[in-house]
Amino acid sequence: MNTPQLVVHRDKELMAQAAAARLITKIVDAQASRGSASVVLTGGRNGNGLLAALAAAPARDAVDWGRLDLWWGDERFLPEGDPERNVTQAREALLDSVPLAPERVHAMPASDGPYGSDAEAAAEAYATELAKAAGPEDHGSVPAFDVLVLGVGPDTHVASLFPELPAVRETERTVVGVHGAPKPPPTRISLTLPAIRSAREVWLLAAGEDKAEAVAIALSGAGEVQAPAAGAHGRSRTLWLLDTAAASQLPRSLYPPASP
Ligand SMILES: O=C(O)[C@H](O)[C@@H](O)[C@H](O)[C@H](O)COP(=O)(O)O
Repeated sequence: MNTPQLVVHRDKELMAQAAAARLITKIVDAQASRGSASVVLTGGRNGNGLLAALAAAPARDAVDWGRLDLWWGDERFLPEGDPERNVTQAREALLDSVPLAPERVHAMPASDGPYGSDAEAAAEAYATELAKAAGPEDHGSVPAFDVLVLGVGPDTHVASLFPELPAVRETERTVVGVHGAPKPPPTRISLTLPAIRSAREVWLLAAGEDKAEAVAIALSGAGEVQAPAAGAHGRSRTLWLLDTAAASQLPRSLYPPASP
């Protein structure tokens, strides 16, 4: 398991802008070397902040949007078009303003879609879609995501994997239904830790004082069932993108040298 790398930025706006610049470069490099790129998005303020920064980035259209696959790490299990759905917010922040290939935008099913209110069936369908997209060289039954982006909750949850709930304990399936989530809405769909860990790079975004304790817990050796963010590692890189407020409770030994 690779050691998490930390980058701390002055504030959440700069963190989002720097993360957006970093993501553009990552996508451009992947497209230059493999002809396409694959990114997993997340919801929440920091996840959407990154997308908004991407939409406003001067180098935005260095990305060949038609050769980018977008997946989601989790979704609130609500009707299509519900303003609380992560994909709805992603469309508003970025997706509706760039020329993506519609068939390469892999939204998770809505609660009024083909699987109705059955979150487990919807999760299974998404797992099947991931498996179909996986190549022979990929790890298990999900494609080799170039970057999988996660926000971090104040309770250390990532995606919709909440401390001590069944989903964070899943070791076989790649996508599961989540019920009773402490962060509304209660019913969700989420990638599991094994699916998250199949990504080449996992980037965790955390900004604000309210994340400082979660960041310190997750980076100080806590177990992944008690602190799901602690189990979010990429195969070749695990990158924590923080602002100074979210890094404020880190032991100095963990604080990256380049930060103020
Ligand atoms: O559905 C969601 O809400 C997200 O996928 C969730 O995992 C989010 O990323 C974290 O809760 C952090 O959210 P904030 O960035 O808003 O603190």
